[in-house]
Amino acid sequence: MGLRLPLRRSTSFTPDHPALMEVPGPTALKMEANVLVMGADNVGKSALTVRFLTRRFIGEYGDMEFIYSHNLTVDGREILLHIWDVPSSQEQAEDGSSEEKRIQWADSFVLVYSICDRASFNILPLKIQFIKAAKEGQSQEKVPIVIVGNKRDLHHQRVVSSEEGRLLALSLDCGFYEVSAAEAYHGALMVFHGLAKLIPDTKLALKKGTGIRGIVKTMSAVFARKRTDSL
Ligand SMILES: Nc1nc2c(ncn2[C@@H]2O[C@H](COP(=O)(O)OP(=O)(O)OP(=O)(O)O)[C@@H](O)[C@H]2O)c(=O)[nH]1
Repeated sequence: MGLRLPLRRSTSFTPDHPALMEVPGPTALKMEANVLVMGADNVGKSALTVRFLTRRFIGEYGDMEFIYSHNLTVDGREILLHIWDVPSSQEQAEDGSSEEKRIQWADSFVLVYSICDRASFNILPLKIQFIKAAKEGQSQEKVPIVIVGNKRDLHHQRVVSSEEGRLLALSLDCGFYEVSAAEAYHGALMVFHGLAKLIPDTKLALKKGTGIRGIVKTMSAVFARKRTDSL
C-alpha cells in the first residue's frame, strides 16, 4: 500500500526579523524540500508548526493532519517547504511501515521534545539513529535534522537542561533550539530557518518539480474547532 498523504495547505510568508531579511536577487533559485515534524505526544509539534506558519498560538490543535506548503527565503534561496505534522494519536494507530514511508518522503526533520517531559527527550536518540540509517545509507549525505526543546516558558517544570539538549544535538550532529511555541514566534522561525540552512542545494534541486500535488484545504477547521470549544 502506498503512503497516504494528508490534506495540503499553502501559506505565504515574509520574514520580518532583520537577520532574515535576505532579498533574493534576480538569479535566486526556486526549490522545494519536504520537512517531517516528529516527537512524542503533547510536546508541541503542532503548536510549533502553526506558530511558524501563522505566527499564532491557539492553545489546542486537535488531531488534524496536514502537509503545509510555505515559502521561505534563506541565503538567497527561495525554498518551498512542505511541512508534515503527524498527530501522535495517528502514529500510535499505525504500524511502523507508515513512519518509514514518511521518513522516505522527507528530506529534513524537526525532532521536538518538551523540556518538562524526560521521556519525550529520551526517545530522540533512537528516532534519530533510525532516520540516519534510513536516509544516510542511501545517499551518504548528512541528513538535515534539528532538535527542538519546546515549552521553555515552563521553566519551573523543567526536567531536561539546555546543556543536555545541546550535548545530544552535538553528539548526533544535529541543529539545536530551545523555544516556547506558546510565548513567541521568533523561536519557531529560527527552527525552520535553521533547518532550511542545513539542506544542501543538491537535495533541494533534486526535489524541484517532484512535490506532492494534493488537495488544498484551509486550516479553518483547526480554528473553527478552537472557536467551538471556547463557546
Ligand atoms: N506552556 C506551553 N504549552 C505549550 C507549548 N507548546 C504547546 N503547548 C501546549 O501543549 C499541548 C500539546 O500541544 P500540541 O501542539 O497539540 O502537541 P503535539 O506534539 O502536536 O501533540 P500530539 O497531537 O499529541 O502529537 C497543548 O495544550 C498546547 O497548548 C509551549 O511552548 N508552552
